[in-house]
Order: sequence, then C-alpha cells, then structure tokens
Amino acid sequence: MSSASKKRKSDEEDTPEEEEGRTEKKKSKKDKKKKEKHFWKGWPTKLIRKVTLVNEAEDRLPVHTLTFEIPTPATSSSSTTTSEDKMIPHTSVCMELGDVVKMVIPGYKPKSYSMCRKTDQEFDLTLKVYPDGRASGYLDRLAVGDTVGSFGLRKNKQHNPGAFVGIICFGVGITEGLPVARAQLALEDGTTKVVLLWASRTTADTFWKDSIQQLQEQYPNKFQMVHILSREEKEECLHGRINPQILGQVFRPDDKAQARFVSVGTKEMMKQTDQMLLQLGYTFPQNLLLPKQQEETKEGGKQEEED
Ligand SMILES: Cc1cc2nc3c(=O)[nH]c(=O)nc-3n(C[C@H](O)[C@H](O)[C@H](O)COP(=O)(O)OP(=O)(O)OC[C@H]3O[C@@H](n4cnc5c(N)ncnc54)[C@H](O)[C@@H]3O)c2cc1C
Repeated sequence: MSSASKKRKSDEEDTPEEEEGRTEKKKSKKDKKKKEKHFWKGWPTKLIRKVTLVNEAEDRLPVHTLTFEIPTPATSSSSTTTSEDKMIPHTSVCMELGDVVKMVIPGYKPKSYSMCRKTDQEFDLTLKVYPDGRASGYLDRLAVGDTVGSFGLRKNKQHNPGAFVGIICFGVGITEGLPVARAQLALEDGTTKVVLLWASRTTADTFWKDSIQQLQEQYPNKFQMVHILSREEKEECLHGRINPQILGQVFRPDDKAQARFVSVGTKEMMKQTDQMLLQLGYTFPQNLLLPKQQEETKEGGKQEEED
C-alpha cells in the first residue's frame, strides 16, 4: 500500500465490522495471555527425597536425583488447565518418546528436565547443578517438603523402528538416554542391538553404574555400553571427544538403512552430532529414532529443543 493510501485509510472512520474484528482480536489476545499464565504456573509439586549421585569437587559439578510427589487432581491448582496445547499431567509423560517435565522457576521460566523414573506416586529428575545456574541452583536449594510448580510437556516425537539403535549422550544427557535405551531394549519391535555411547569428562563424573550393569546382565547380546572420557585415560573406555571416526567405530550396524539414532546434550552438541552422522552417510529423518511428528527441519531432521 502506498503511503498516500495508508494515510487515506487512517483518516477514514472504521466500519462496524472492522471495529468488531479489533475487539475479537483483543479478546483472543487476552484469552491467550490468560492461558499462558496458567501454562506457566504448573501444578504444585512436592520434593520428597534428594540423593546425591556425584559429589561436588574442584573440577566436578554435583549431580543429584530429586524425587517429587506426582501431584494428584485434588492437590492440583484448579486454575491450571491441561487442555493447553502440549501441557500434560506427569502421569502421561512418556520418557521413551522424549517428553519432558517443565519445572517452573519463580521469577524466571519453566525449564526442561527429563523424567528418569516414574511410578504412580512419584517421579525422579536427575540434575546437574551449574555454577550460578538459575534453574538448577533453585532446584538444588529446595528442601525436602518444599513445593515447586511443574507440568509435563509433550514433545510430539514418534518412534521410528529399526534393527539397530544408537544413543549418544553428552554428560547429564544420560538422564534421557538411559530411559530411552531401557525402553528400546524392552520393546519387541525387531531391534537386535542397542548401543549407548556416553561422553563424560572422567569416571568420577559418571553415575547409575548399577542400572547400567543390570541392563548389561539382562541383555548381554542386545545391549552395549561404551564410555568415552575426555579427561581420563582408562583401559575399558575410549579416550577423547566424540568425532565422526569414533561414531563410525562405535556404531556398526549390519545395514545402515536399519540404524536409528538419538543424541542428547546441548543444542550445539546435538547439531554437531547430526552433522557427523550425515558425514557418515546416514540420512534424516530415516535414521532418527525419535523424529518430530510432522515438523522436520531441512538439514538435521530434528527441531531445536527449547529449554
Ligand atoms: C529437553 C531437555 C531435557 C533436559 N534434561 C535435563 C536433565 O534431566 N537434567 C539436567 O540437569 N538438565 C537437563 N536439561 C538442561 C536444563 O534444562 C537446564 O538448561 C540446566 O539445568 C541449566 O540451567 P540453569 O538455569 O541452571 O543454568 P543457566 O543459568 O542457564 O547457566 C548457568 C551456567 O551454567 C552453564 N550451563 C548451562 N547449561 C549447561 C550445560 N548443559 N552444559 C554446560 N554448561 C551449562 C551456562 O553456560 C552458565 O555459565 C535439559 C534440557 C533440555 C532442553
């Protein structure tokens, strides 16, 4: 529209239809804001246990498992709505499909955490505490008995079956990776091999040794666990950082078309891993274990995770 016609338009009186349209718009904006407010609030969720998995040291960040009571409808905030797009109750969180729990950090925002264990009554989050971390620091300071708002978030991923599953976890990314491995091993969907590669700084930064060993004993042929350490040399572990050569060495499917991968780490690490897999001749979304439903990006086939 030319500036002259724009001016003409602004000089004219609004028709009743235009005025009504504006009122409708205002109303839907208000409704949206109202919904968002509820969306950001979550359900009051009580911390019932805290166990330290990795102790803090000069060069090591602490890792804790926080156990929360699953809020029941009776204790849920009545103003919170579950009809919000992807907001779901904790009981519906599907860990093996990458759904997350959003912890509502007061004065900040809801932050994503992987639910690494769930029963009908409680769920676990395993948390690395970063120096000056706004969310991790807040959660770390919660005392047993305190409550924090939280809700489940559907990630709209789907499971793509294939004979070979490769899982790449960076640091605390194992909180999502191990539950995915466990679920994949239990599935009778034709998967013959699940290989989990876990990149850590040192063995002292790792945890869940018993759970990993239990899976190895339960699935001696189907499950393989590989550690790669960047700051320690250990006989049974790879040394260094993940690169295409390491990925090619660790993941050796009989048929590349049957391989399915998932990586868990920071956005940057996941992007780099996607690039490495592409270099190795894998394609997306065919070779992704958990592609997003409908929306896929051109290059990586995987949408960026928000946190
Ligand atoms: C889908 C998803 C699932 C997640 N699941 C978990 C989980 O199960 N357990 C868990 O502990 N975290 C998980 N995270 C990360 C979590 O959401 C927060 O990003 C993390 O706790 C840091 O937030 P913060 O506010 O404490 O740190 P910030 O205040 O954002 O940052 C504080 C400092 O820590 C550094 N930092 C922040 N994040 C990282 C990182 N990932 N690696 C290295 N340095 C970092 C920052 O650079 C900064 O210097 C998940 C993230 C996503 C997207």
